[in-house]
Amino acid sequence: MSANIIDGKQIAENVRNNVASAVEKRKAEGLRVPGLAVVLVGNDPASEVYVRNKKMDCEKAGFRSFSYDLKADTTQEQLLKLVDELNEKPEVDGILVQLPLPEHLDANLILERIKPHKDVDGFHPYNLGRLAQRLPALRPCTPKGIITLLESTGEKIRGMNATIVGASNIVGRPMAMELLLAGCTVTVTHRFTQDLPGTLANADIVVVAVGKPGLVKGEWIKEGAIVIDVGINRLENGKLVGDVDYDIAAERAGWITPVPGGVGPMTRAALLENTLQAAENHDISLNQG
Ligand SMILES: Nc1nc(=O)c2c([nH]1)NC[C@@H]1CN(c3ccc(C(=O)N[C@@H](CCC(=O)O)C(=O)O)cc3)C=[N+]21
Repeated sequence: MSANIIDGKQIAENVRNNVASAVEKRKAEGLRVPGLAVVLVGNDPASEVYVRNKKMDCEKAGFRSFSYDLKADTTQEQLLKLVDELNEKPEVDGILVQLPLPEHLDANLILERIKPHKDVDGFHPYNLGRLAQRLPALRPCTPKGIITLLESTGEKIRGMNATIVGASNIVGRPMAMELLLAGCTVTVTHRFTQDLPGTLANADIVVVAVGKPGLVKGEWIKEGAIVIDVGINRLENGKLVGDVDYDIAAERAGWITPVPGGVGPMTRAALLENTLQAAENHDISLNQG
């Protein structure tokens, strides 16, 4: 068997087009265009590329984007003050503080300072708590995008066994809550898991988000499984690969995401969806005074 490829790039483009149409409709109705503020601290080259892409996505979707490029030695107080200002700015619907932050800054404290209704990353405890209670508000972008990718296969996700490899705050844990909400029987594995191959043998859906090339062997994938690879690793030869041994996994899986061109583009598209959603909710709260 040879897996069907889940074309994240194409699916993300469809999502972006839908968002762009919704923005056009807002304009026709005389409503504001959504605004996203992107805050970058320091000059990590990978972060600079991501942030540039996000701004480009915003412009293409018809959003306004506001960028704040701060020096690496920005203090906690200065960053918190900026977040407070952005929280109060009516033309800013979404606030994204690019991670990772320099080590002297406390990321949790800063993310919690963002007003939950502007938290388009979905990282605020309010938004994570809502997801845990099956009342999602703004949902973390990568897991949200992965649900869209799973739906695109046309497979019936409800009732499937899903195994998530990696228990991070930004992917693994919210992914578990999304898959539970979608009706899967969910297993989360991590560095202390004793029998990863044994767990994967039973997995109809595998989501891998660790950041180690070759961590998941192709032979461990159940025949016909849906394999979602969140890893993005640059090898010494410059090649970009995920966490899954792609070639062998693709012989066994029913569906698989490529790297690049899988989860990454969907994460960006989900950010646009969240910013539009924030703007729509923002209209309501502005009207209510
Ligand atoms: N506050 C915050 N929110 C984030 O969502 C966030 C963050 N910080 N920090 C960094 C990670 C990483 N991330 C990616 C998004 C898109 C691609 C992406 O589009 N990748 C392309 C190309 C990759 C490449 O060429 O480098 C692909 O996979 O096809 C990758 C990685 C968002 N992150």
